[in-house]
Amino acid sequence: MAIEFTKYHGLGNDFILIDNRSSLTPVLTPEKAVQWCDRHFGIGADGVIFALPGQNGTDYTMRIFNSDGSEPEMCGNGIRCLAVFLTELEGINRTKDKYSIHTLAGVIVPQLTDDGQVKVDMGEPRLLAEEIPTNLASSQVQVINHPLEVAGKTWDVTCVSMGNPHCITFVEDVAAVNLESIGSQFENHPVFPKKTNTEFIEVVNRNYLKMRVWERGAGITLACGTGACASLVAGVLNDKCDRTAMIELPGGTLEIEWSEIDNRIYMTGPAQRVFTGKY
Ligand SMILES: N[C@@H](CCC[C@H](N)C(=O)O)C(=O)O
Repeated sequence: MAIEFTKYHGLGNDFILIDNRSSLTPVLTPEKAVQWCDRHFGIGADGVIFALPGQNGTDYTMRIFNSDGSEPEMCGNGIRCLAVFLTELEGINRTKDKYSIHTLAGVIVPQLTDDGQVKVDMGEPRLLAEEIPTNLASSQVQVINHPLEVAGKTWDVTCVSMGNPHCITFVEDVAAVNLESIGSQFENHPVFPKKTNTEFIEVVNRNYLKMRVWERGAGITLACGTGACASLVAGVLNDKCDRTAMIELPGGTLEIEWSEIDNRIYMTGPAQRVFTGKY
């Protein structure tokens, strides 16, 4: 049976969106999602996102499968794409739309802005080792600028959860990092029982960071929204940046704020429909 889909991207982090509002069970298995995401034998994407009915009083539920079929708790670029997708499905006033979306990382609230971007309340960052999770420190301790051996080298890492795990390293020159060879060694390091996303950050100034990312379950991508949020938090914890900064990724730039008022992270960026089809 052919299934309708819409392809979106957020700064080149691309997703296949499926209208799954009639059931809480995704219409694709993880194995099928792997095949759909294949860039040579399928549609091609970093993941598949399902728009499901709400739960516990929320408007909708988001589930996502990475391109390797694993299921992450959250996806920042993906939830902006989902917000625009829902607006198009429901046919309602773009700039007034504010959705509560149930995810495995908690309730996330995206809102479309007047200039066509999406601003997302990403919730509070989680910093304790047991919340990442990582066994780099004891469970109730934060992992900030902590040595980690990877590929024969010691890296000073900071760990932040945005619902999903992130391991952040500050470097002099982000372009010089050999992501292809070290990315998967960070992802699969035994100190991360649920694996990890890995971000390398170059500080241009206190309000501008450059980032490259290796994503758990997807490898190198052009952008990662949760990764940008986690990196801003790591920058503040290491006194390398202010609480609001632009984060430049290979696919474009996100604005990230860690509010002093409510301790929540706000991410603003674009989401772009590419094409629709049946597969
Ligand atoms: N690209 C996403 C993150 C997707 C999930 C990630 N690969 C994981 O397994 O945690 C984003 O924009 O946040």
